[in-house]
Amino acid sequence: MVRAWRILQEETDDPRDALYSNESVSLEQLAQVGVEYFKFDADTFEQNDDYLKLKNNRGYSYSDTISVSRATLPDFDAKIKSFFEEHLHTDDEIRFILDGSGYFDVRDLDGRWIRIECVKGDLLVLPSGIYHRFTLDKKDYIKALRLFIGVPVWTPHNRPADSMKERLDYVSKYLTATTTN
Ligand SMILES: CSCCC(=O)C(=O)O
Ligand SMILES: [Fe+2]
Repeated sequence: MVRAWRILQEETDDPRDALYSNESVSLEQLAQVGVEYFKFDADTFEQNDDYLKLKNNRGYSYSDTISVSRATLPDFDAKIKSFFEEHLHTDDEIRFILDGSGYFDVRDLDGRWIRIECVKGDLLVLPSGIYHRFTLDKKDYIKALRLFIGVPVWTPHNRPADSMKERLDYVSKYLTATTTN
């Protein structure tokens, strides 16, 4: 089970601090902000029918791997800094963790941070338009498969990007969903 919690206090000098809180966040709460979570065996996923079905049904036609560590990622310091700047994308951000671990932080609909701890075997889908950021943890290493529909666009749009179409679409989709139930 993926672990997620609300960040109650952000004061820290090191983004890799866990910032644990006892306000845990469930998969249902993640779904309410449009974040999807799946689990697959990271050593056998390429032969896993459920994984292949997900990939085919969603048209995840592109994949590559990214290995985030000082030794393996060119321009490490700049990349780490930009991953941790709050931003959104015009497409879903889909990551399947092959090794290592790290934190994806997403803003909930009230603007509060939710921290999602990702470890080997976790597949996370962040919807287009959601404000988010990423940091390594103190193990300083994560390796992930990056999936994409079609030709990948990795461009981050740093906050504020409130008038972008994808942001407006995201807000209307998920705010409506929570206020009409
Ligand atoms: C776990 S993948 C590393 C981070 C990343 O690719 C991103 O934030 O776009
Ligand atoms: Fe991103």
